[in-house]
Amino acid sequence: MIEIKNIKKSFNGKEILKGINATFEQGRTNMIIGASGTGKSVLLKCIVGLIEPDEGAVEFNGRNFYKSDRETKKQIRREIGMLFQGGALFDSKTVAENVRFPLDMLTTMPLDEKLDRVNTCLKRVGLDHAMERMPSEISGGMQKRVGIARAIVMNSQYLFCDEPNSGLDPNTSLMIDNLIHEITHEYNLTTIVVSHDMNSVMEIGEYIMFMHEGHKLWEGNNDNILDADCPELQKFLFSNKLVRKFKEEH
Ligand SMILES: Nc1ncnc2c1ncn2[C@@H]1O[C@H](COP(=O)(O)OP(=O)(O)OP(=O)(O)O)[C@@H](O)[C@H]1O
Repeated sequence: MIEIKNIKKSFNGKEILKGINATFEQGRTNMIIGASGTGKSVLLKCIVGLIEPDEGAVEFNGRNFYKSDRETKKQIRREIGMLFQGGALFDSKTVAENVRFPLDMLTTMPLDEKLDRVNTCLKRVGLDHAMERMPSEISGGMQKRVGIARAIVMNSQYLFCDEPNSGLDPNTSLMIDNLIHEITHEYNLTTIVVSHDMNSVMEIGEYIMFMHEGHKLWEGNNDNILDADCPELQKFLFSNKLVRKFKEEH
C-alpha cells in the first residue's frame, strides 16, 4: 500500500500540486487521471522519488520515503518497478539484456539465477521467444511488454506506469492494460497507472483518482465514475465520444 499525505509542489513560484492525499491499495490497479498539465506526472515523480515534494509524505507500507535513511530509501527503490512512457529500452541491448539490466545494476545475483528470472518474466509477458531480438526489431506493443518484464524482474512490490498506452493501437492498448491488471493481481502489487485513456480507465480502474489543476477532485472506481457528482470530471469524461455514447445507452 502507498499512502500520500498532503503532497505540495511548486515550480518557480507556481503551485502545481496543492495538497494531495490518497491511498493506493495493494493488489489493485490504481489510476491517476486528469487533463493535460494538471500535475499527474509531477505527482507520480514525487511518489517514485524523482522529484522531492515541498511538503507532505509518501509512505510505502508505512515507510515514509523522504524521512527514511539512505539504506531504507535504497531498499524502497529496489521494490519499485517503473514502466516509462516510451518504453525506454536500450537500443543497443537485446530484449533479454534489457530485462536483465536492473539485476546487473542492483544485485549480486549469480548469472544463472539472473537468466532464470529474465526467462520467467519474459515468459510471463509472452516474449520468451524474442529474447535475442533487438528493440528495433519488435513492435511498440512488444516493447511495452519488455518494459513490463523489466519492471517486475526485481520482484517489485510497486509498479508505476506512465501512460502505458501512448502510441499503441486500441487492441494492443487493451492487451497491455490487461497484462498490467493481471500482473497486479497475480503478484499482489501496488500498481499506479497514469493515463488519459478512457478505455483503460473503464477497463482496469479499480481505484481512480481524478486530478484537476493540482487538486484531487474525485476518487472512485470504474463502476461509479460515470455517475460521479463532480462537474469537472463529467466535463473531462464526456469530452470523449465513446463515453458519451456508453452513458446514453446505459
Ligand atoms: N521540472 C519542472 N519544472 C517546471 N515546471 C514543471 C516541471 N515539471 C512539470 N512542470 C509543470 O507542471 C505542470 C504539470 O505538469 P505534468 O507533466 O505533471 O502534467 P500532466 O498532468 O502529467 O500532463 P500530461 O497529461 O500532458 O502529461 C505543467 O504546467 C508543467 O509545465
